[in-house]
Amino acid sequence: MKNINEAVGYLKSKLDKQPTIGLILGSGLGDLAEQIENPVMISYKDIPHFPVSTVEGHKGQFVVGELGKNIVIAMQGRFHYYEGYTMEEVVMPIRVMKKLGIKTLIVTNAAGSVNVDFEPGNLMIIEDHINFMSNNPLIGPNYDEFGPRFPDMSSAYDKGLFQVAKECAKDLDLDIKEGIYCGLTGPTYETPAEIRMVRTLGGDAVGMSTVPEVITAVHAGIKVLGISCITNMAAGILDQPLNHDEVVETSQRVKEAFKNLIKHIVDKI
Ligand SMILES: O=P(O)(O)O[C@@H]1C[C@H](O)[C@@H](CO)O1
Ligand SMILES: Nc1nc2[nH]cnc2c(=O)[nH]1
Repeated sequence: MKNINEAVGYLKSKLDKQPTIGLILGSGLGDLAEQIENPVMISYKDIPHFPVSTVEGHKGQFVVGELGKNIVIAMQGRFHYYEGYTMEEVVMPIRVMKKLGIKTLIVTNAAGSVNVDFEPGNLMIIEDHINFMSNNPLIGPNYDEFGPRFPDMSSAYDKGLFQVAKECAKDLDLDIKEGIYCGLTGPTYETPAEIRMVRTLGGDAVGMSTVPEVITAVHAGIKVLGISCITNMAAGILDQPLNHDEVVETSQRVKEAFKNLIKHIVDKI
């Protein structure tokens, strides 16, 4: 907790406004922060005890400012378990943002589609997730100040926010999808056999993030909305290899629509 408090103290010394909404921007989605007005940028490397982003498509800074009538704190770059960080390090930003005052967290990510009715460029509102990471950020001593030892996860993705996202997508004439996000550790993309397994388990999309952050946010009583950018068909669906360049390129292609959707959603929160 000492590290979290020192990081929070540093950030509070740099901020003159309290954010109420957190925004995690996934691979290639960092530009969604461009629409934040009067932004204050704080590089992760300047924050005591904070990890740094090491993945292409992840800038590595907080952007704090106005988005409509709300003060938001956006993560331009997140941390992934596959980078070699512990689960506690991966989710440190959630606990820091909680102590800065956020009540709502919008988590975005780039994901591969397991559902053959989806296609690259689709946005998917996350109904629920499957934690297939064989780990959990809450393992170890419980942080009682954040939440209970055994948190309820029966509505991890807030139903009200889910509806707001659906309505905003409709208003924007966006063909948005809904589905189950299955989080795996990565950094490998899946084998075709693993994708058939995920489909059998009921997953619609696969990713390498989001699950640890959402578990930690739910534990801390933060309302969560998750939106995936479907950047590719998962392994074995198309007869072609997968690569990160395609992921970032697809995210970039849909960023304007995604930015517009996020702005509309934030205006309604
Ligand atoms: O940070 P996200 O989950 O958006 O990024 C996904 C998962 C991997 O980091 C990367 C693989 O291309 O995209
Ligand atoms: N695990 C996983 N994460 C992704 N992120 C973007 N595409 C993919 C994918 O196909 N699999």
